[in-house]
Amino acid sequence: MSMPTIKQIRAYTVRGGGADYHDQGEGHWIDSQISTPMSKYPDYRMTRRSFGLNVLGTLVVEVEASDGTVGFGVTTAGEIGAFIVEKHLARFVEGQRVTDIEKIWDQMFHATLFYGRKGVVLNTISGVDLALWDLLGKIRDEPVHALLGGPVRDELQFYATGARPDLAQKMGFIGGKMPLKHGPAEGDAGLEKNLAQLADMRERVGDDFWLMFDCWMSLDLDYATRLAQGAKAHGLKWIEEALPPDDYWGYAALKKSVPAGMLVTTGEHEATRWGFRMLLEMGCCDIIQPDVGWCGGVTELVKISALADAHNTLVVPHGSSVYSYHFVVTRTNSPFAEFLMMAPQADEVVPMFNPLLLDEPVPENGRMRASKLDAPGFGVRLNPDSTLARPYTH
Ligand SMILES: C[C@H](O)[C@H](O)CC(=O)C(=O)O
Ligand SMILES: [Mg+2]
Repeated sequence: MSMPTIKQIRAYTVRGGGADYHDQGEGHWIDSQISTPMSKYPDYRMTRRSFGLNVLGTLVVEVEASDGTVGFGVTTAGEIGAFIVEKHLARFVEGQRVTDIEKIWDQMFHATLFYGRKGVVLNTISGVDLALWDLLGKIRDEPVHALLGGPVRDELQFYATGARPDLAQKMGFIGGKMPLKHGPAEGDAGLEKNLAQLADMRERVGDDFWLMFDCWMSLDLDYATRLAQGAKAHGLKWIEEALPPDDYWGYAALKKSVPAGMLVTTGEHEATRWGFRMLLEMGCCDIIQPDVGWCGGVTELVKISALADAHNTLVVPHGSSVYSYHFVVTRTNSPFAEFLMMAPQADEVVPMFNPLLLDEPVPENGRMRASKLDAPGFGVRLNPDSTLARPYTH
């Protein structure tokens, strides 16, 4: 069989949820007061939209093969990402065979090194990479997990991220991760309030349900250590992204200073095998949390995961819906998955990338059968009701 080639790549933007899950309306829990690196400025403390968390929006990348098959991927990169795809990356994609994923990745990464390496450029490369895997799966009529070696278990288990772990427990999740509300600028009084919130949640869920704090890069080593020590009495399972992503030294110190049994996790804002190598070799954490839409896509996540395996470190990807699930189900060092509660009050399960995708599977009773992921590619479709814009062409 002659392998189809890639005829065209197209980049679109869309607003309101989707891959940019922070791009939500008023009153959503995800835009309530949450401790961030900007919380030291009172003007930017009460919501994350106030400092521009939702400025990027979603990037949708489509790749069309010579036989007419279309694959797509979505990520958080908006119009900047669309520019990079159309004006720069397209040359490495069009005309290549649909199986040339490794070569395309290598060329995209090295051609953007002079302005890339991490951040929005890697989000964009990830979006292209996800579209290529989706295309290859559709052409081979196989799910992406089969292309990655196949499932190592029959079902996925999920913890929930949101404001209401107590409700997540009733919905069957194995744990609940809450956003930390108060940061170091709010002093000891804020620290006490954080611990009181944890104590209250522990009271509601009982002893056996996992509770975690997501600190979203907002603490310093001293505060994170005191938070972890105070949280021990309330059975905190892990402290997530306590420090800014570049503070590898701080993470290494934090991992040594948290109470025995408490895990340190991080990595959702890290990218590539080289970034994760720092976290792993410096002994920064117990679980790495790459986001497959931000770390370099599936092609890079497989390498990051192999590196983590050799360091006896678990890989539990951040968010990213089906793009995570197809990976998690194929890896023994990825024992459970995250589900982000995107209902405004975190009181029901709605698809994570709502309303952008159709056929997006969701956990039922905190679980998902692997067979739910058996459709070709990533098994999802773009919702035709979404208003896509194509700001650039090439
Ligand atoms: C809840 C967190 O602040 C953030 O919005 C999501 C995240 O970091 C996570 O799911 O992990
Ligand atoms: Mg997080």
